[in-house]
Amino acid sequence: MGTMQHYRLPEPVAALLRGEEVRPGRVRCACGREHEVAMRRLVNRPGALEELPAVLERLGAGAAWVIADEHTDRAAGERVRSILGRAGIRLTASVLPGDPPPHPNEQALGRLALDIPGRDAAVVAVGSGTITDLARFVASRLEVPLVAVPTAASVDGFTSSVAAMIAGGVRVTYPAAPPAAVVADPEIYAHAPPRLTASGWAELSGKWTALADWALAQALNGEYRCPVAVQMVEEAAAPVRSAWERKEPGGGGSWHAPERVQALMRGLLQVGVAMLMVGNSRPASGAEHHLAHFWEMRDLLEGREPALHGERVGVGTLMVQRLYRALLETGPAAWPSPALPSREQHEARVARYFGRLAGPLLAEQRSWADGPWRLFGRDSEEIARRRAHVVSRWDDAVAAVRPFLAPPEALEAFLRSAGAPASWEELGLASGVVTDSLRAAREVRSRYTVLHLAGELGVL
Ligand SMILES: NC(=O)C1=CN([C@@H]2O[C@H](COP(=O)(O)OP(=O)(O)OC[C@H]3O[C@@H](n4cnc5c(N)ncnc54)[C@H](OP(=O)(O)O)[C@@H]3O)[C@@H](O)[C@H]2O)C=CC1
Ligand SMILES: O=C(CO)COP(=O)(O)O
Repeated sequence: MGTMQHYRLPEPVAALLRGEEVRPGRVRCACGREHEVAMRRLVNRPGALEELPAVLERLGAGAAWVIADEHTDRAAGERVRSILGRAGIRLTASVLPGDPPPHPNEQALGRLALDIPGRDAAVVAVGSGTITDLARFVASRLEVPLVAVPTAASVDGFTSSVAAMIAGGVRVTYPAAPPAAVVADPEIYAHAPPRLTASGWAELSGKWTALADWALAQALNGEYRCPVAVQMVEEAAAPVRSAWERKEPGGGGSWHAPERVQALMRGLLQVGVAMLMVGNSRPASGAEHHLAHFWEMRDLLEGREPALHGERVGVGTLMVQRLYRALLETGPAAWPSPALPSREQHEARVARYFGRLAGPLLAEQRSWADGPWRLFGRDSEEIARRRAHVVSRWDDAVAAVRPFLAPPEALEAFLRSAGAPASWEELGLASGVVTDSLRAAREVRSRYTVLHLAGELGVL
């Protein structure tokens, strides 16, 4: 594992992960900070659905607004309604059309708005990433509790405090309340279409590059990093590590066996709790996600249906692992001198890569606090100072990221054995889009990653 010391989890976090009910609130952490853990209950076991009435009762909800789509309604929504109905809970049901699948956009929100019930109803999201984000958004705006019932182990966003929506065709992340409870039943999600489970394994593989980027940012920039959250993510993503270390990554369909899928869900939920603790997605999202976001934005811009979130993250992870290997093999002294653009050149560059998304993106960038991610508008003195700093910190940075790096070949074998795509061709991407993403994906977030390092050293 990456960290040598073993940290005790704050007790409420440990209790939450054991499936016990906790009181939402602030917890003291071994990192020296207090974290907000705004969840009451996380259940992940066979038969968990039967606990739904008790979960709603503890939330003081006498009614439930069940949100699903036609697919997830068949998978679990009908059963959820039957369990809640038998317990005497008043029900409102919104079942969105399943084909084409819903997107987290104005159309789906408008459809849900027609069904809004009274304020005593908790929202019960029965679906995977898209339905959960839609439900999170409406529950948050209505200020009613959300209970998430995942129907696939496909993403780590079930416990998230943001809703990744599409507004005007553009991905916009809105702050939103995390669910009061997650009720995950392997009897449901372990039978999801295999493509979704494979996507979940690929999502989990990305935690290692996310952790590498966090370690890099701490070593080079002194960024805050919670070692307890790091440990939680390492533990969650350990099955991926054992796969690449044994060099016999699962084989056959075993990554889809119900007990493995339950472990996958446990990992994804644990990563989600680590994000909640830290208050943002730094523990779970680095350059691999930025590449994945860039590809999705391009696809949406050009009217194509993007590959699944986890599928894109898996391919992004492989590329980032390769990039790390290449950078570590050479070392900073060997790289070309950077010629960073002026602010005007930067804006022209963003316009070239992001088309009609450039305006909103540049506006968002202007709202970011300044930081080492800013690879434009630095004068020559600043550039030279920064380069000297990177060179002086290089050995520490290498030592910090190494524990999170995987041999790309073994990781590729893992993705393939889990049934996930392992190349950009399989995602349907054109080579030009991949090249653009390596140069421009870093623009989508203010978070420093290896793509910024490559940019400031003049490699990308
Ligand atoms: N908020 C956050 O922090 C995060 C949000 N996300 C978001 O999640 C979304 C991606 O989620 P992902 O789960 O990959 O894909 P989707 O939620 O888009 O799911 C793909 C399809 O599979 C269907 N489905 C799910 N479970 C079953 C089942 N058991 N049986 C049959 N069909 C099923 C889905 O229905 P349905 O639409 O009902 O789910 C949907 O039609 C993206 O919008 C992404 O931005 C991703 C990571 C973090
Ligand atoms: O998808 C996420 C974690 O898996 C969150 O990513 P971002 O916060 O970078 O959008």
